[in-house]
Amino acid sequence: MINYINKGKLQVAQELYEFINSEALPGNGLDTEQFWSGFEGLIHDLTPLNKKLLKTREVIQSKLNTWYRENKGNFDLDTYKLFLEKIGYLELKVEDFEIGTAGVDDEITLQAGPQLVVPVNNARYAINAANARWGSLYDALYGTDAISEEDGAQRQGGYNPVRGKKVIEFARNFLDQAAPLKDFSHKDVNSYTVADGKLNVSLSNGIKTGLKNEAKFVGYQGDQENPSAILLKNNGLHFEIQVDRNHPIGKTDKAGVKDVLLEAAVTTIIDCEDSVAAVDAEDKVLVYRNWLGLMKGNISSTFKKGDKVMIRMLNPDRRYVSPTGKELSLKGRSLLFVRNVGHLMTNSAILDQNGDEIQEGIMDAVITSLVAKHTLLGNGQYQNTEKGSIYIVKPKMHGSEEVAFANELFDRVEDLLGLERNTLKIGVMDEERRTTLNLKACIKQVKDKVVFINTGFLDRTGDEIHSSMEAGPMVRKNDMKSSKWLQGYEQSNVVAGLSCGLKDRAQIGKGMWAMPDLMADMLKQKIGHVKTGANTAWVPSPTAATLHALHYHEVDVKAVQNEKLNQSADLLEDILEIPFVKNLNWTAEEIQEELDNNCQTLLGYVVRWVDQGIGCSKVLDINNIGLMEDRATLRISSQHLANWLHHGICTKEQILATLKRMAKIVDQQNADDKEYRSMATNYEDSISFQAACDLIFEGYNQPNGYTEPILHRRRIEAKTRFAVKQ
Ligand SMILES: CC(=O)SCCNC(=O)CCNC(=O)[C@H](O)C(C)(C)COP(=O)(O)OP(=O)(O)OC[C@H]1O[C@@H](n2cnc3c(N)ncnc32)[C@H](O)[C@@H]1OP(=O)(O)O
Ligand SMILES: O=CC(=O)O
Ligand SMILES: [Mg+2]
Repeated sequence: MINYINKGKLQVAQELYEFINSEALPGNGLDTEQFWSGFEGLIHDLTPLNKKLLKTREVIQSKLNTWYRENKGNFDLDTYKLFLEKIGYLELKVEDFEIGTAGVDDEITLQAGPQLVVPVNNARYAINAANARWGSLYDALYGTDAISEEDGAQRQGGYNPVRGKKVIEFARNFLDQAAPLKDFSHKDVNSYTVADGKLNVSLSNGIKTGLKNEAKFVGYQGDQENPSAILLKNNGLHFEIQVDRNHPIGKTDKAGVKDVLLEAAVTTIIDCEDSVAAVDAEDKVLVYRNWLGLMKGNISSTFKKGDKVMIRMLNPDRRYVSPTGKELSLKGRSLLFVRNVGHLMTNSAILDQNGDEIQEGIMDAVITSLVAKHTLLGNGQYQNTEKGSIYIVKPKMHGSEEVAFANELFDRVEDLLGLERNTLKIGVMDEERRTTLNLKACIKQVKDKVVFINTGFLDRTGDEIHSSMEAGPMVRKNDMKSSKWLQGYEQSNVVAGLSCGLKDRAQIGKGMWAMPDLMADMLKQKIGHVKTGANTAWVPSPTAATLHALHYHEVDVKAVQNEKLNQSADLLEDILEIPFVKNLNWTAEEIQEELDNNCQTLLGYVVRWVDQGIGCSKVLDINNIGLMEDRATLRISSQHLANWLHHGICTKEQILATLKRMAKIVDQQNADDKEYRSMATNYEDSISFQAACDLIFEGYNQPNGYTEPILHRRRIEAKTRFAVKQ
């Protein structure tokens, strides 16, 4: 039972009401009564339009379904385009324009680097993410498969000097690439010293040298004769050579180098959306409270690691002496964005004048901005922004009308909170087909607020399947990655971004590396993102951020963007190529393998979401590779299964049998988790197992193939049942 407080015509869940009144509002320069009445007005003015936009989604999907059914597998592109134009799916072309966003922090306009994403409701991880602005290269290399275990370089056990040697060699190669010495290698260095504002380097053979480009030396810590850190800068990113001859690693190194510290997660997205399970006021308050702690800088987390109790807090800034002897301070924390939820869901934390649940996207916009206002007022220990902006990522918007709605919502929030126009900045996720196809029109709607566009290819793949559900059976999940539409989508996003003037003003971002344990592969592949002209790309962990930073040292994104500035490309036809299979030739084994894989990852994710409220998990696939699973990857697997079922590639009985078999495997995989509730003991009684069935068997009818409605419903059911049982 939710205890509601009546506030004007609103009913507000007591815990949210108290959080806002006693934690979020004080110090914010707002009058409590005015805030609540303004919030009520905003809700009642904007909810009808929000609902109308959702209705439009339904109408469009239904028109698509009918058209594909009537033209099954057999239509030419021109006819298809005409149809899409007629139903408003393809919007009118917009004239060229440039965005006018102002007051944007350097991390977005000047620096190119990794973007970390983290679930907001996990304080331990969220603080870690904010601190991931700086990461140890030695740790990232030593602790992952980035360095192979061949030739005695195993990771297991205590410190392995063979592995350590490989790490040091890798790091020296990095130094030679990012800050080369005149004629020599960092491998030959005996000591680093500072004199006359320059970095002096003595080599083992007695020769003295310096940096090829002396301007790369930007600061140091410690004595000039015996610096403990040398600060260098390449392609806009900083890194430190850390020297300590008494350190266990430093004393084995002839130059005394103990580590190389990289500026890594330049920006971080604090996620209230797809990596989070937040279904009611209790959950939402945790979300907003952690965001408040990050904005005020006073968040902390106490946890046990092994036998040790650890307290984690936000890191301070890093201080250096510049080459000219002045004090130099660099931010110790990532620039934070907050990802709000999209336009779809409602939440029982607030009921409107009709007794209906509030649109959750409206609630997020108001409360996350209210909270972030503290950083603008300097109310906390640290300030997130030096330019007076609040950065909000808006996901899952379909077409320019929905982006215009977000713009209006943000304007209204600014007015409510007494913020100057365009204080709220928006990151637009390009992750629905209707947004991809009309991206320029979408950007135009937020042209004075936009600070990023990003290819969320996971949601985008889910939408590709759902929007063309009736067109035919989709290619296997792995083959999606090489399909034409996806290549066209990735390319056209960069082209649109550059043509709208995002260079030096906003981020053009690429999607998530969803294999957190495969760092060697990431090092090989993710440089591709940078080479396409993206000035940021998503990573799932601080370690991945540190390693992905290497790519921005290797490739100068600004130069790539300059090269591409005037390139135009008409990729519409590629994007419109639907990835369905006309000539079916899968063997029974291949079909079963696909079902196994999808069912296993789906169950592995859903069981933790529904039973434990964990919104992002590393889940083993059938090849035992740990994959980052969130709601977007769940949208893909559930829609893929629904699509194959719809087209008779498999039967309901076959999927059910597969789910049951996979549930046993997932149960075993979680055997060590004391909180875990088995699915296979009683399939009918397991809310999680039933949620998985719903996601597939009711998948055809889910709005745009989203998983939230079912997950929320089933999680609320589980919370109710387990609260009663405990
Ligand atoms: C399609 C989309 O929308 S993608 C965006 C949504 N996805 C995300 O936000 C991914 C975020 N990543 C995560 O949640 C996690 O990395 C997972 C769930 C994938 C894996 O988590 P785990 O299995 O716990 O990872 P693992 O055991 O390898 O590492 C845990 C350590 O790494 C840290 N860590 C892992 N991921 C993160 C992160 N995103 N931010 C900060 N720290 C992190 C943890 O703090 C922990 O360190 P600690 O013990 O010092 O606190
Ligand atoms: O939000 C990211 C995605 O890939 O979806
Ligand atoms: Mg997404």
